[in-house]
Amino acid sequence: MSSYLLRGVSVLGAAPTDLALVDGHISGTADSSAEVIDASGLVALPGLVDLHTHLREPGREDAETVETGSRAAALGGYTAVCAMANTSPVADTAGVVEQVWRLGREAGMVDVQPIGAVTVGLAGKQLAELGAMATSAAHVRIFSDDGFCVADPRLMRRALEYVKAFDGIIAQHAEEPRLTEGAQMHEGEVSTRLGLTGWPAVAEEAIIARDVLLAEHVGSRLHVCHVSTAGSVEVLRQAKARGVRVTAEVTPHHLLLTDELAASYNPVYKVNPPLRTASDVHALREALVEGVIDVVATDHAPHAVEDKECEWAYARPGMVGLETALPVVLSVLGERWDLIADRMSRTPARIAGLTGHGTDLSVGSPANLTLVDPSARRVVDPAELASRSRNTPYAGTTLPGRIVATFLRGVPTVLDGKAVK
Ligand SMILES: NC(=O)N[C@@H](CC(=O)O)C(=O)O
Ligand SMILES: [Zn+2]
Ligand SMILES: [Zn+2]
Repeated sequence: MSSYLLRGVSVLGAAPTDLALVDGHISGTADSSAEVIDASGLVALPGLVDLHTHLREPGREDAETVETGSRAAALGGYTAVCAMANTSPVADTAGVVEQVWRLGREAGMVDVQPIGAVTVGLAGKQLAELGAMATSAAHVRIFSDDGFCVADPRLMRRALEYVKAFDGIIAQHAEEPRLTEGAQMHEGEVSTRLGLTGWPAVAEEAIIARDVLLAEHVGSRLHVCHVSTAGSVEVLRQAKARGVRVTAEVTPHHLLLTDELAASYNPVYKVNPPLRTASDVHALREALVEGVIDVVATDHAPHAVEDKECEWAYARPGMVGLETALPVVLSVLGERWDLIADRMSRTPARIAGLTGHGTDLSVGSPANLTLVDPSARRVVDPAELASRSRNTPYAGTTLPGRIVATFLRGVPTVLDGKAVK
């Protein structure tokens, strides 16, 4: 097995030290055959973990595959991603989640942990075979109908009850569908000005309020996907204060961008939930720092050109995010490395139960880590993305930080800023 010596690396911003990676683990000493990497000026973080990635395989391999999405993830500093179930066919059986899991292993660039659907075909009518997915080789622990809300409260209750037996989680896309019919963007001043149908904040907040009460009643675990409003933060704050077993994520784009961008009518800014107001952005940033929102998750949502480069009303919602997540978070939080490691690696790994990830970079730990050059600046060029899709809202934007190398169990997946395979 290959071994590496990272010379002069700063672990989470601490004084420079040497880090040896031997046989897939962090070691006290390097052997003489170790390949030496000059890591001076670079910061080591535990490999990032994404709780919310759309890899599009099976079904929309023109937009992304497990392989291209894995490469994008590694280039973004990730060592594990959770793959959402809204594929075609939907990941609602043991067969499909095992297929995705196997494709992830074959690609071998990040650990791909499949998420299973809550309901058959994401149709919201009957529970999918949650138990069979949990006991399959893919070992599913998180279930989500993401893309759609589990709107029926009885079904949501039964799903929470079902997964409680094996400490599973229901990850909810919180959107009351009756309040968002025909919605095109955030409901507010800008939507009124543009004459576009609005997606009101209360459509998200009402579902989160209902679901934290259901989770409390059942004593089960709820995770809230892509929280986007200040009101949602308040509901979560109160639920956590009462001890409800709820966790929540925010996307990089909801931490940075606002609904004013819709005025361009450029569908690259169309996303679900929609970009909100500057005061929502402010509340989300505070909640992330406080821990009311537990993690940053990308909601990497690649779309083919024909689904994105069209009229706003016809464009699919979603943005790619794996390759820009850390730079965006750095621009929002600054170089608060321990906080970043917590919100992007430790806590998401704990929520997903990925025991080999999100561990401290100490002797004996699995060598899952990424090296960042915080002094580098990068102008985002969609043509350079490893993702098969180009729908980034950051084209031409200068972002701080460059991911120089990523290691998965001691093996480099990225070196010199380039994918190894
Ligand atoms: N976020 C999005 O706008 N789109 C996601 C679905 C989702 O996360 O709800 C997608 O699958 O494209
Ligand atoms: Zn969603
Ligand atoms: Zn999603």
